[in-house]
Amino acid sequence: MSVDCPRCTPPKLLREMVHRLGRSATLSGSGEAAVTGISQDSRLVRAGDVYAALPGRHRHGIEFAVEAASRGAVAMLSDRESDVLPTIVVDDPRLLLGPLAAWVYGNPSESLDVYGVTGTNGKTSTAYLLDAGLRAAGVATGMMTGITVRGPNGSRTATRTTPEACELQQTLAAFAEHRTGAVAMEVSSHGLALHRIDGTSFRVGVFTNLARDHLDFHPDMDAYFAAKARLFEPGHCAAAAIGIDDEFGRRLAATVTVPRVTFSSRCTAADVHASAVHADEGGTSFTLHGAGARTPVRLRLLGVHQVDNALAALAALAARGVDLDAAVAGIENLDTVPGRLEAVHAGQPFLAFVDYMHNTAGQRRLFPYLRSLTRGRVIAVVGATGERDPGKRVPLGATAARFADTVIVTDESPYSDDAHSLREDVARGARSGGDAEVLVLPDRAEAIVAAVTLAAPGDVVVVAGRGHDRVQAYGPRRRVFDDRVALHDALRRLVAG
Ligand SMILES: CC(=O)N[C@H]1[C@@H](OP(=O)(O)OP(=O)(O)OC[C@H]2O[C@@H](n3ccc(=O)[nH]c3=O)[C@H](O)[C@@H]2O)O[C@H](CO)[C@@H](O)[C@@H]1O[C@H](C)C(=O)N[C@@H](C)C(=O)N[C@H](CCC(=O)O)C(=O)O
Ligand SMILES: Nc1ncnc2c1ncn2[C@@H]1O[C@H](COP(=O)(O)OP(=O)(O)OP(=O)(O)O)[C@@H](O)[C@H]1O
Repeated sequence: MSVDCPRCTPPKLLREMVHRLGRSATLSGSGEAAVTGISQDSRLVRAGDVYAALPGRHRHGIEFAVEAASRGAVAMLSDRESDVLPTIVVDDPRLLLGPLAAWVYGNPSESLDVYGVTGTNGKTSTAYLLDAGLRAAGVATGMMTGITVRGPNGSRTATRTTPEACELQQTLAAFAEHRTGAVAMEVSSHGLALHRIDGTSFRVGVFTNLARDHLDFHPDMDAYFAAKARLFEPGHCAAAAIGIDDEFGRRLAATVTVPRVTFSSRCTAADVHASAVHADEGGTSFTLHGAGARTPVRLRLLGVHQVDNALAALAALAARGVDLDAAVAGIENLDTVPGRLEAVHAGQPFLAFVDYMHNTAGQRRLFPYLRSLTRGRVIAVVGATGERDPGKRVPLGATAARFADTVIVTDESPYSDDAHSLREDVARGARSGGDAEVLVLPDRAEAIVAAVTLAAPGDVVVVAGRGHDRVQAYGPRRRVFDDRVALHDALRRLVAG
């Protein structure tokens, strides 16, 4: 089922759109076209759409004007003239697209409580926790994460962590049409830097944490932080829930001008904080302090880092005045975030997990927890994904080797990068990082089999880096590969003998 089905009814006239854009816009051709939608991908254009032909890193959308027209586009928005369709010409169409798409679809976020979660780690988990808390509080929810887009009228696999502006507004409009009360969504730094969320009103912006990542896209950490901080500008969100366990969160909390609630799993000065944190192989307990309450909480989610994410969700819900007692019950019942410390059982005499950790900040939070579960060894399958910040690779190997007894380096998704050099960078880090035994096995399935074969009763195995991802990408080639399935198969064969 599709979750994105709205059309703008009644249609808007193209000349109204031009008027809305003001003097910055000129129109070539008739302004009488009736507009019922807007899209920035010619392959997704539907009859009655305006096609936004945007300049890109690789191509210019104007190259696809004929295709857009063939699919029923009635006009274009671009920074270039065209005689294919009536065209609204503006200097920076990507900058204007978000608010324009919101207007086309009736500004849907204004009739929804949209919670936007940004940060380096924890966005997906916090979005799932927000959704669980809101549903338990009786709110009909929609959710947009890098895993799934789910609403009252269906769900689909996500193609982006944060959708592009037109798709985002279409989805929000579909949620609003189906009497959704609140939406929990991830807001990536790409989504902020590329203006995908412009035109969306967030009731609460949530900041989880910030550590080195995505420096393939942002020139440096300050630019990365500045992109994240955009979410908390008054024009984007009405309130903020900010984690203060790192310097960037503390800086943000000191500078935001919207009402804010701080949270921390370590600092009791935070508005919402935790004490008595205890993580074991069955779940995670803590005492919640905040909003005048001290509440014992027992998460089914594994790992102390999920206390941070639960606090993020609860601080955001407190900022919005949601019933925390009901929300806590919902958060306690959430048993899995796909690919995030998912335990895999096949009767083996040791613990085995799949996790999405893919930066050193995540490794430093998770490995100590994994170590706490065993008196035996920690065996980690690690790698590095291609077309990402090359500066991550060596540290990923070094940090894994600091905490694990055995590190098995293998392929994740190299994309257009050379798989051998990806592995060698990670292995070089692992060999320098500690006393760990280091193996290099290019084939991921073989690496997983090796990990479970090496494991002794009581050990811990973690297959890291890909989480929920079901597709492995080598250049243009794609193959289905789900770590959870591969790990279960390897365990089943091991147990069968
Ligand atoms: C860096 C980045 O995000 N780039 C995005 C950007 O690409 P671009 O500006 O270079 O566009 P382009 O590919 O040159 O195409 C130019 C224009 O032609 C259009 N086009 C293109 C082909 C066609 O057949 N028809 C058509 O209309 C495109 O929609 C685009 O508007 O606009 C494209 C169109 O929307 C996106 O597909 C593309 O995402 C790329 C593929 C991508 O990989 N993005 C990732 C990095 C991303 O966004 N990741 C974050 C999460 C990061 C994380 O947390 O890990 C996310 O929010 O998903
Ligand atoms: N609060 C946290 N602090 C540190 N690491 C975390 C935290 N939450 C999750 N992680 C680690 O980060 C990984 C990704 O978690 P999650 O998907 O919730 O975050 P995310 O911000 O959506 O990540 P991405 O943007 O890469 O999808 C987890 O598998 C775990 O290893």
